[in-house]
Amino acid sequence: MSKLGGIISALLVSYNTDGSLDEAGTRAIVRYNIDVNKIDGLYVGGSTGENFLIDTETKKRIFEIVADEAKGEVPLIAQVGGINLLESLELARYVKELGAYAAVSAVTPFYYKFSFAEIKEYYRRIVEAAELDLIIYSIPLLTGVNLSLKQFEELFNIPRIIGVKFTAADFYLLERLRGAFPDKLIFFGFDELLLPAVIYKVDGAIGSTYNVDAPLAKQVFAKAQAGDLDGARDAQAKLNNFIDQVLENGLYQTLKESLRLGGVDAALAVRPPMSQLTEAQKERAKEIFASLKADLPN
Ligand SMILES: CC(=O)N[C@@H]([C@@H](O)[C@H](O)[C@H](O)CO)[C@@H](O)CC(=O)C(=O)O
Repeated sequence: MSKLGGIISALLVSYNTDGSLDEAGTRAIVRYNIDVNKIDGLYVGGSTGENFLIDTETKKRIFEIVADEAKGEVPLIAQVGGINLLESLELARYVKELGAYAAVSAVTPFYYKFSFAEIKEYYRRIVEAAELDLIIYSIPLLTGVNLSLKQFEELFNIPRIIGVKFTAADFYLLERLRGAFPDKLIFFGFDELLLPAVIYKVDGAIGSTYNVDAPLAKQVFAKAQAGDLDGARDAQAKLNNFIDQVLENGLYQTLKESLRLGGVDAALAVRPPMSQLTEAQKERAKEIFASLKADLPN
């Protein structure tokens, strides 16, 4: 299996309208990512999978069916973090047993204002349970947890913590991190800011829109790495035309509707309390997807 890097989809999950897991539909999303998007990997159990809205058994089942469907064709990362450390440990052990995941990841624990010592202990225990490499998931906008360079250093010193999914528009910190830790993996998490992150030599990017727009994102990545900045800017502008409209119409809902329009046969509902698209939003999704299709490379 190839090394972790490149454009990785934070996997969308198909739910039925009653909120239950649509297993066949989720498998279809995995296939679409591998066969159509030619994705470089899948990040399973992230925000995009609506992971913080589902129970432990459903999380396990998703890890299991994604592994079964991906058949080792692309590297998989399992996000096992949350605010219930005992659940995270159970999930970490489960993922290890599946034997199909290249690494685990864990969001910084949120809601309660945990001290840094508590956060560090949380990561130490998850790595110990997983017996796998771990990628920190830092998304301060949603968690309220801002890690400093010094704190990243302390976490990176824990054996088997190999990198970070860095979802912040803090390019100063990103530049400092890259320079200080050339051997750690840095995955960028804001799809609309991919180009500047590639310039700072991130190893890859993990995002929700890549389930649908990965071919364009791959262009941004490749062109920027090759020094073709005009080409990369052009591809990022096309990507952002899509992302802009998706954010306005409803992020995960519109991405799921785009998958349907792209041929994925699945229920593609979202979990409550998220609301489903209205008929008007579905119509709008058709226009959004049509404009993306016109921009996608052949
Ligand atoms: C909150 C959220 O969904 N953020 C996305 C981005 O890909 C984001 O949707 C995109 O940049 C549009 O703003 C990722 O960072 C999340 C992600 O990778 C995950 O599912 O864990």
